[in-house]
Amino acid sequence: MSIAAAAVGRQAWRKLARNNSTAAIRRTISLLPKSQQFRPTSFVPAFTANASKAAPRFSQSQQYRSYSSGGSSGDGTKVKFWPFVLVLAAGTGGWVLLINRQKNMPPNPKQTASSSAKPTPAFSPSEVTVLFVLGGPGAGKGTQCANLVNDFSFHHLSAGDLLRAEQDRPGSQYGQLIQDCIKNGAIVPMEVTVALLENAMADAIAKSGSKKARFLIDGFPRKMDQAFQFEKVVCPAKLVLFFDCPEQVMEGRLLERGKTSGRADDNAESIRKRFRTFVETSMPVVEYYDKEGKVIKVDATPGPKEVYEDVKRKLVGKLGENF
Ligand SMILES: Nc1ncnc2c1ncn2[C@@H]1O[C@H](COP(=O)(O)OP(=O)(O)O)[C@@H](O)[C@H]1O
Ligand SMILES: O=c1ccn([C@@H]2O[C@H](COP(=O)(O)OP(=O)(O)O)[C@@H](O)[C@H]2O)c(=O)[nH]1
Repeated sequence: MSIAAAAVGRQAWRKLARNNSTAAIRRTISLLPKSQQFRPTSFVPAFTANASKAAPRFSQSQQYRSYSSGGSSGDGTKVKFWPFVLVLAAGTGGWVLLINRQKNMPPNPKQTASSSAKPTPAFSPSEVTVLFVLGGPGAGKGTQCANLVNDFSFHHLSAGDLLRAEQDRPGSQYGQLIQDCIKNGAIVPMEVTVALLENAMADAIAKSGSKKARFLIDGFPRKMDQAFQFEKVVCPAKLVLFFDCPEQVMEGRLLERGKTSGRADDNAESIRKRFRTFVETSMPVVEYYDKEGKVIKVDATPGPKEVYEDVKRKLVGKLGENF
């Protein structure tokens, strides 16, 4: 049942509950999609403790054919519950489907990489090296990833870029959801982002022609559920590169970037919300990996060159020249 049908079903039920009359029922039934319509030809009010004894308010409506297949008694006082039941079932069923649909976001926008038969995780850490790149908004993650791509032949996948591309993809069922989340600095449900990342990794590996690959996963995971899900179904991460930067510095960079980026979230209000999400939701991810001994922390306050020197030194120090 479509969302529209569910909404119409609910609307019909509310109308029925509000207005217990034949005319109201016929009007509301006509709101239902054709497949759910039925045409009661007589109606006796049902919401009474002793329906059979109740005086039929609409007994003059006997010119309508009885819809019941259970054999009309011919007694105009007999109560017919089932039209209510049908409308209630249609509305409630639709509502339940809608809620379930929202809870269990169909995970895979591309319908390829996440088929149920695939191994878990999809990529082996012995072949695929994953580095998560974290830091507050504007800390310089994208800037430093570009440097690392040049020197270490990483594939760079920005979760934010993938989400923006999905948002703009014609026909995407997630477009509006992504747009709302990004504007409000909220985190898009993990199923969407994890599926986009997995697809992008599969594409990059297929194009390179080698099963061995290294990835910088930029701006992800921003929430613990994403981290667990990604490591479980896509690939365990080797390290986290964390760019540490004060909010004031990041704000200045973002406002500057906002002059040309065209991004819907590079404005003062969205920036505030993004900072809060980062502190409340994303920092716990950094702390979690820190306890695992997997975090390389870099001071992102100095200029880009200086920051990169630090990144390179620490990365090579941890993984060796030929990781
Ligand atoms: N170390 C730095 N010093 C000053 N400006 C920087 C530095 N690193 C990045 N920037 C600038 O700050 C803005 C945000 O950087 P970006 O790499 O896009 O951050 P993030 O990916 O973390 O949001 C960009 O306009 C970038 O040119
Ligand atoms: O895993 C992710 C990564 C990004 N986002 C959304 O994308 C926005 C922009 O993220 P990006 O990494 O592009 O930019 P940053 O905030 O780091 O500058 C975030 O605020 C979130 O709304 C998300 O929901 N999940």
